[in-house]
Order: sequence, then C-alpha cells, then structure tokens
Amino acid sequence: MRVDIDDVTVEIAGTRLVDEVRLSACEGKFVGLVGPNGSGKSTLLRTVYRALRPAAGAVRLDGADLHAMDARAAARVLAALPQESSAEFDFTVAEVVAMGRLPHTGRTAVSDRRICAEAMARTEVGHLAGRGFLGLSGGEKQRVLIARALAQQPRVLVLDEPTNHLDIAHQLDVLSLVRDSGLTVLAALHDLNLAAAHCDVLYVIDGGRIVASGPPHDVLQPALLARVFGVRAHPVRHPETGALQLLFDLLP
Ligand SMILES: Nc1ncnc2c1ncn2[C@@H]1O[C@H](COP(=O)(O)OP(=O)(O)OP(=O)(O)O)[C@@H](O)[C@H]1O
Repeated sequence: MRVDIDDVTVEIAGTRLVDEVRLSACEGKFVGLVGPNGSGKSTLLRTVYRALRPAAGAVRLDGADLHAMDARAAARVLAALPQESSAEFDFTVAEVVAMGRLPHTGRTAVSDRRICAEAMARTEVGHLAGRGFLGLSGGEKQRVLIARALAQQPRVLVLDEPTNHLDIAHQLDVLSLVRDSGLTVLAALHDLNLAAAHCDVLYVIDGGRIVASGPPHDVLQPALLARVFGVRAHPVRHPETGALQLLFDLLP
C-alpha cells in the first residue's frame, strides 16, 4: 500500500510544527525520517497514525484520505509504534500482543492465537508471554509493541524510533525484520548509519520542513549534515563489506 503525505501542515496551540510536508512511501518500501531533536518527526508521524489531524493537507493510503476513514478500517491497514506508550493497566505480554487483533473481526480465536504467536516469535518475546508488560525492560517493551504491530497484520507500519532502548543486536534484528516484512514502512530514526543501511529512501526534516530526500547516500552528504545536525561527517568504507559508514565529530 502506498502512503502519500500531501502538503501536510500541523499546528498545535497556534504554533506550526509541521509545515507543508510532502512525502511518499511506495508499496513495500522502507522510508526513513531523520532530523534533529524537535524537528517535527514525531508530530508528523502522529499525524500519519491519526493521533493528530492536519491543519491543512492530507495523508493518503492508496489515494484514500486516511483521516476520513473509519478508525477500525484504518487500523486494519496501518499499525503504529509510538515513541512513548503509556500503559496504566498491567496487561500480560500475550494480552498486549492480542490487542493487535482487535481491528479484525470474523477470524477464529485459533487463527488469532497463531498470528500472535508468530509475531512474538519474530520479535523474540514468546518467552515473555505470561509476564506483566509494565515490569519489562525498555527493550523488551519495545519488542512486544513491535509484535503487537505485526499481529495487527497491517499493510503500512509507522514506527517512531523503533530501535529506542534496543541493544545493538536487537537494533539490527528489528530493522532487518521490518525491512524484510514487505510492508510499506515509515520510520523516524536517529542513528544515521542504521538508517542508511536499512532504508530505501530517506527524508530529512528540519524546523518542520523537509529539506532533503532521496537514496540514503545521496542525502547524507557532509554539507547537509553540517547544516542540519551541526556535525562534521567523514564517510568511510566497511573493511569487509565495503558499505559506506559515517563517522561524526562536532563542528569546530
Ligand atoms: N503538544 C505540543 N504542544 C506544544 N509544542 C509541541 C507539542 N508537541 C510537540 N511540540 C513541539 O514541536 C516540536 C517538534 O516536536 P517533535 O516531538 O515532533 O520533534 P521530534 O523531531 O520528534 O524530536 P525528537 O527527536 O526529540 O523526538 C518541538 O519543538 C516540540 O517541543
């Protein structure tokens, strides 16, 4: 499923936080959104997963206005991993993942259980099924919420900092899993090397505006990184794979 963000502007309390953003994610592509703290990444993603309404413009799924869709219909095609999730009740991990099945009706409990078990296996949280969600570590919680999003069997995944709290092996694992899922993915990422290694396309947001977009290594040029992030970037090659990596220093 294709996602188009068409000239979306988001305002909160009279302040424009996202300014006429235009972004497209083609079917099955992994699109990364990078930008400094406070640049508007979460605000834009919250608009895409319907926690906020745009003041102008539209978010379209295969051309249909997402904000005009029924909530349940939208949840059948789009799943989100918010940056911070607040949970007041201590549901078990199995119950949290099963919530991903709520938008779907007419399926048997057996198939729901199988789908949840597969999602938990893919994110390596099966052994936590009976544990209370609130007692988990940050990384365990994150993987459970990714399992819930996968159990939702969406066509679009919106991920706000999916590698937050994850150790390095799980960061690589989760991003590979997401990339190989075949879903259309829109993810805010802080680690530019991870973004470059996993994303098909990157968009750079600064001050609520998109300032660059394209294939990762075209976008992550030293001049742009200096201007947007205030860092000096040195491209180097991985000695074995030849993959491009960036080393960073603060600007003098
Ligand atoms: N509810 C709100 N009311 C007022 N200002 C807000 C609100 N939510 C976000 N902002 C402001 O909007 C700007 C963009 O915030 P946003 O969370 O989208 O940035 P971000 O790029 O996700 O940042 P980070 O990398 O730190 O997570 C920030 O200056 C933030 O303080």
